[in-house]
Amino acid sequence: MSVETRVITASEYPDWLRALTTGFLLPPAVVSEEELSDRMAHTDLARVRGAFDDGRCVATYRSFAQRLTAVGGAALPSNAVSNVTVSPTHRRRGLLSRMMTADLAQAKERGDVVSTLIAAEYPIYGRYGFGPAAWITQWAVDVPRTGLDPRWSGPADGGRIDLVDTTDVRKLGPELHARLAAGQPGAVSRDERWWQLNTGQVRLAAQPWTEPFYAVYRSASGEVEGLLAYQSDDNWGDAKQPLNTATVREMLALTPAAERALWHYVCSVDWITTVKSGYRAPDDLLPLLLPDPRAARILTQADFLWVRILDVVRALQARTYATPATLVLDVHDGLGLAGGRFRLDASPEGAVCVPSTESPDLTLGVRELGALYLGDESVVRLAALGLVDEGTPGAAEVADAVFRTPRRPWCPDIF
Ligand SMILES: CC(=O)SCCNC(=O)CCNC(=O)[C@H](O)C(C)(C)COP(=O)(O)OP(=O)(O)OC[C@H]1O[C@@H](n2cnc3c(N)ncnc32)[C@H](O)[C@@H]1OP(=O)(O)O
Repeated sequence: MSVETRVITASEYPDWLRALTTGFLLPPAVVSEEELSDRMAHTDLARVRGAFDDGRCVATYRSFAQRLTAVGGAALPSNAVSNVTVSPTHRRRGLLSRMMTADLAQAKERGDVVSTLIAAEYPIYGRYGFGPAAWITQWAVDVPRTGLDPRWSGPADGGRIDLVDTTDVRKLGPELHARLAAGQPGAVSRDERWWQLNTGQVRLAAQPWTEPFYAVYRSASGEVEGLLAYQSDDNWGDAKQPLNTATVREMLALTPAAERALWHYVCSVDWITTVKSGYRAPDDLLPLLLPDPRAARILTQADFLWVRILDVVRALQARTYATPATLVLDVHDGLGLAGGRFRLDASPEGAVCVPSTESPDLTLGVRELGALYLGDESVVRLAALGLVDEGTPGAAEVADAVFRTPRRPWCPDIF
């Protein structure tokens, strides 16, 4: 019997969940009827796909509506892709390709400008036109080596740090995040459900909840400008000395002052000798705010948010650019969704992008355009790798001056 890929029905959702845990190598979770109906009520089942072999679900795929912050602050309609698995019994028969191409075609038809995902492994998604657009770094800070003043007892800028509880976080978190996302290229939207799941209000059988500590930074005028969530282990070593590690689960800082204060705070908690930063932008302030930046050792450095452009004109017109320039781009798209030749008149205020028949300054794949979109990747570097072709000598350098951003993009969320 042939394997069928399609949108699932409501009655297939429990079997789909079972296949999902199998694909992610998680033990099967016992999901109550109450949890099932709650999850279904918060899932757009029309965007949940599966593959079925003789009635059994053997592959999973889900997309959902999201907004991605572009350079300049525009919130782009994005098709976020998640929960991608193919059971080991059915791998490498093209099931992912079938689900992905159907979903991307639907996203294009719906009018989404981009599609986004966090890739489990680097080699999976480039073939579908996704490019690595925002990277992350995680540091482990050896607190006693930082050179920070161990007598620190709070920010010296008139601001203050307060511990708050989950109820406060549910109240202040959404607005704080929305303000951060509006100014952070690479950030993605969070809905109410995100806050319910990530503050323990709604708990899933497969994701045990541990309450973190929460601290906020208030500016001198009393406004909350930063939120930190961290947890600690309990490690006293053989010599009865505290050797605890604080792991940052979330840090949202609207201002550099808030960010500096919250890092300083978590590096000053008694008993904490190591701070794991969580996934930050590779140019986070953390290492350089320490008197000895080498106290922050890189634990993780990897691609994180992948972007697939679905509509070149709307994507390029949605962002701002560092300097005015005109570039003709010939974009190749193996899936036939977004390719074509376009003339981009870019400026710091925005851009006009129209189909063009002029000879191209740059020829590139839609995957490379995705990697360049948030300002992180270098056109010169991609040209050196043979991934971008320069029709006009020097066009790669011009494009870098236009597309790149002073600070690197960052996606605070895993989805
Ligand atoms: C956004 C997210 O959810 S990320 C999570 C992704 N899921 C996982 O990593 C869970 C474990 N892995 C899996 O479930 C599966 O291996 C998947 C989903 C990654 C791939 O599913 P498959 O159905 O085997 O992929 P499919 O057969 O459609 O492969 C298409 C092509 O991609 C290649 N490919 C697929 N997966 C990988 C991989 N992990 N690494 C390298 N190449 C891959 C295939 O070889 C094939 O190449 P070809 O066209 O040159 O022959």
